[in-house]
Amino acid sequence: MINVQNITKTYKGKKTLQKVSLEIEGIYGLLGPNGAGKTTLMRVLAGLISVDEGKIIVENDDLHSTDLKTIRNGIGYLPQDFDLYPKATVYDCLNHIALLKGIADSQLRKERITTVLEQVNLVDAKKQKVSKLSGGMRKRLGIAQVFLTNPSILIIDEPTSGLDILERIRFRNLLRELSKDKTIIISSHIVEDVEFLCTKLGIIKEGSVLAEGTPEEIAKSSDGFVWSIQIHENELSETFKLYTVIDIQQRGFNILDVRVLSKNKPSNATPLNATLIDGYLSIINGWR
Ligand SMILES: Nc1ncnc2c1ncn2[C@@H]1O[C@H](COP(=O)(O)OP(=O)(O)OP(=O)(O)O)[C@@H](O)[C@H]1O
Repeated sequence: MINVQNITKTYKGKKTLQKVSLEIEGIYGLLGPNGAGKTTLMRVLAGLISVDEGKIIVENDDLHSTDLKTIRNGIGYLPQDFDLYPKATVYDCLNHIALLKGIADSQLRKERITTVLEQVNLVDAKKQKVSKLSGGMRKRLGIAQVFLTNPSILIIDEPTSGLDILERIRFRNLLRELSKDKTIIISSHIVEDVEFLCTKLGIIKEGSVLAEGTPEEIAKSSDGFVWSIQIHENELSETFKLYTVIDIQQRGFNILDVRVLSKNKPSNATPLNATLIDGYLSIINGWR
């Protein structure tokens, strides 16, 4: 469990994080629109930037601390854009990073590299040049280098950005497998990713936490706000003005079924069951 208490961070007079408090456990997803403060919060959690106020208490099996330096050593952080050595092979790249991370003993280094290559399913690619890897393989190599020191907490910023659909699914499955004995924190604005992966979510907007709960609890935030309406396609732009449009399906010639969010029941609307994306948008709209 990572207990984040009243964290405030200011950049150039602007409060990027405002009294952020979270109880992080399991596979935790930070969800929020662009510029919400997700990356800043992850950098704070990884011990990379200082805060103006507040504290972080880490209570894991092998890490009990409020000291940022101790926390930093027990945490693996994978930023959204990370640079690896493009001309090196996968193995040499990991070997070099292991040295930088202080694994001086060559036998131990070899063992750790073999283990992490197996964990992320890159054994067959160990002789490939980093520059020749696909986006998904690069992400897996990113995780592998973080795992060299076997951290109990893993922080990954936008884990699936830039990946095609198959790579996204593969990478999500990998994270799920790896999460068995670790706390994993991911940030995303792709609701589908966190829905699949996360046991708990924090919704953040303009530096403030708007809600925290399981995906089911977040989905429930839109109970009573989700509707299906049938419209003529000429009415579409008006519908966009009146409601938050979630989905559009062609029903017949010129006729559309539209899934919308609205606090009040639109005329001739049928209520629908709430999903995570409905709940997320209701919270972002400030309705809950
Ligand atoms: N080093 C910095 N100096 C000044 N302002 C910063 C700095 N880092 C972040 N910010 C500002 O803080 C706000 C939050 O940025 P942050 O990158 O944390 O958001 P985010 O939720 O991760 O967004 P995205 O989803 O687009 O990556 C933005 O307005 C950004 O411009």
